[in-house]
Amino acid sequence: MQPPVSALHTDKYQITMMYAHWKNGSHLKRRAFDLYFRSLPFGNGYAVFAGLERAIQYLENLRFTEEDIEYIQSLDEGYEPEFLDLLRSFRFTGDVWAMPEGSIVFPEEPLLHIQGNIMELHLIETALLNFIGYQTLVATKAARVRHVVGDDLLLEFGSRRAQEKDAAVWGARAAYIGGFNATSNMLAGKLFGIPISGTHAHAWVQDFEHEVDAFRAYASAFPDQTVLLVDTYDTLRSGIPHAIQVGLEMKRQGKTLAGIRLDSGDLAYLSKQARQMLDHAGLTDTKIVASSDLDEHTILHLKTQGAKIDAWGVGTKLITAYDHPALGAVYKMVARYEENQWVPTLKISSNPAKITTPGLKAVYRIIDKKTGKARADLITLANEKINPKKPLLLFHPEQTFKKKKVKNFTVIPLLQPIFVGGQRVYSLPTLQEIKAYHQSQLSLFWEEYLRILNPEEYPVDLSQKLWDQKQNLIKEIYAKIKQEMEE
Ligand SMILES: Nc1ncnc2c1ncn2[C@@H]1O[C@H](COP(=O)(O)OP(=O)(O)OP(=O)(O)O)[C@@H](O)[C@H]1O
Ligand SMILES: O=P(O)(O)OC[C@H]1O[C@H](OP(=O)(O)OP(=O)(O)O)[C@H](O)[C@@H]1O
Ligand SMILES: O=C(O)c1cccnc1
Ligand SMILES: [Mg+2]
Repeated sequence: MQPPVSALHTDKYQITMMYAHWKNGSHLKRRAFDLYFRSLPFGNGYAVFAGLERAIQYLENLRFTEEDIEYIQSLDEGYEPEFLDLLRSFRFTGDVWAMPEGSIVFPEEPLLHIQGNIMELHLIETALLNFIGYQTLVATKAARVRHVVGDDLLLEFGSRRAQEKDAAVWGARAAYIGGFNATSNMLAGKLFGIPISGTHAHAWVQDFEHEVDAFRAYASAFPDQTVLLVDTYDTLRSGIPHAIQVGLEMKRQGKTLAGIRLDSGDLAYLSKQARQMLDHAGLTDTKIVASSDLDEHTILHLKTQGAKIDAWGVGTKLITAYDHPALGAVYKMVARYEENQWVPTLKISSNPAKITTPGLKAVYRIIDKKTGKARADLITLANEKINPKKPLLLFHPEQTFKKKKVKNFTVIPLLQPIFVGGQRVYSLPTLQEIKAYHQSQLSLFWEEYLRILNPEEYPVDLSQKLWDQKQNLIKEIYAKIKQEMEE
C-alpha cells in the first residue's frame, strides 16, 4: 500500500468550482462524468488500460487533512468556515464503473464512468487523469515492446530516467502489466510483488585495477546469477574474453555464467560476435542481455539484423513514453440528474471528433462466435439491450455510410462496477491476474489490429439509439442558441 494521495493533488479550479457550487447551493446535485481518450498513442492500434488500482486507492482514502484545510484557509480567497467544515468531513460517496486493468481499450470508450455529487466529481478529475493517462501510456508502450520480442525476457530499467519517483514505481507496474517480465526498481518489487532483476554497472568494473578481477569478484558474490557487463573498456577485445575466462572458472566449479550484458555499440554485430565467442568456449547456456536506449523500433531492427540477444533492458524510452508523452485523456460531464431522471448533456466543439457523446452509456465488445475474435466495440445507451439472436447493424459514427451486419456473435460488457455509494464493491485482482487478463484479451484481436506499424483501425461504433440521442441533442442546442439570439 502506498501512502495516501493528498486531496490537494488537484487543480485550483476544482476547489473554486466546489466552493462556487456550495455558495450556489448546488454542490450536492448529482452528475455523471466519463473518462476517456480521443486518439491512440504511438500510432498503436489499441491501448492497454492501467491505473485503476491507484485510482481506487485514491478514492477510498480521499480526505482533507487539517493541514490541507489550513492551507486552503491561508489562501485568503474568502472561503467561508462552513465550507471548510464541509471539506473536513469530505468522503467520496459516488458510484464508479471501470474497465478492468489490462483491458484492450480504444478512443472514445468510457474507461471510467462516475456518478456522484458535482463537488466530489470536480475534485477527483485531475488525479484520475494523472494516474490513468500515465499508466495507460506506459502499459501500451510496454505492449508494443512485447509485441516485437516474442517470448524474450523483458527487463524494465527506467527508474533513473523516469519523471520522478511515482512515475518510476507505477510505471514499473504498468510495464509489467503490458508484458515486461521484471523491473530493476526494488520499491516496485516490494510494493507490488513484481519480480526484480538486474546486473551491475560500469562503476563496478571501474573500481578494480583489472576488469577480470571485477568479474571474478562479482561472480564469487553471486555465483548463481552472474551477469557481467562487458562494454566498460573494449567489448570484443577485453570484456567478452574476460567474461569467458571467468565463465570457464565458474564452470570448473560446477557453476554457470548466467549472462553478459552489452550496453553500447552496434548491438547486432556485437551480440553475434559474443554468441560465437561464448559458444566456441563451450558457454552455450550463457545468455546475452542488451540495453542502450532501446525501444520497440530499435529492437525490431536488431531482430531483423539477426542479433543474438536473449533479454532486453529497456529504460528511458519506455518509462517516459518518449515518443508520445501524454495520452490526452479527458473527463467530461455526460449527464445531469434533474427531477428524478438523467438528462444527457454535451460539449460542442468545432471539431466534430471533440463533441462529447452524451448520456449514461454501456460499452460492449462484439465477439464473432465462429472465430472467437472481436469484430467491434459498441457503445450504447446504459439501459439498451443487445439481442445476440438478431443480426446487429453496425455503422461508423462519422462516416455513417460505412456499415456492416454482424450475425452469430456474443457480447461482453466492458465496464465493471467498482464503487457503489462510495463503498468499493470490486475486489482488486492480483497483479498476476491483471497481467494474465491482459494476455487473454490480446488473443481476442486479429493481428491486423495488433501490429505496431499502421495497424488497421478497430471499429468503435455507437448504437443507433445513442447516435440519435447525440444528433438530437446537437440539434436542440443549436436551435436553442438560435432562439436566444433572436430574442
Ligand atoms: N545494429 C544496430 N542497429 C540499429 N540501432 C542500433 C544498433 N546497435 C545499437 N543501436 C542503437 O543505436 C543507438 C546507439 O547510441 P550511441 O551511438 O549514442 O551510443 P552507444 O553506442 O550506446 O555508446 P555510448 O553509450 O558509449 O554513448 C542506441 O539507441 C542503440 O539502441
Ligand atoms: O538506455 P536505457 O533504455 O535508458 O536503459 C537504462 C540505461 O541505464 C543505464 O545506463 P547509465 O545510467 O549507466 O547511463 P548511460 O548508459 O547513458 O551511460 C544502463 O546501462 C542503460 O544504458
Ligand atoms: O541492472 C541493470 O543492469 C540496470 C538497472 C538499471 C539501469 N540500467 C541497468
Ligand atoms: Mg546506456
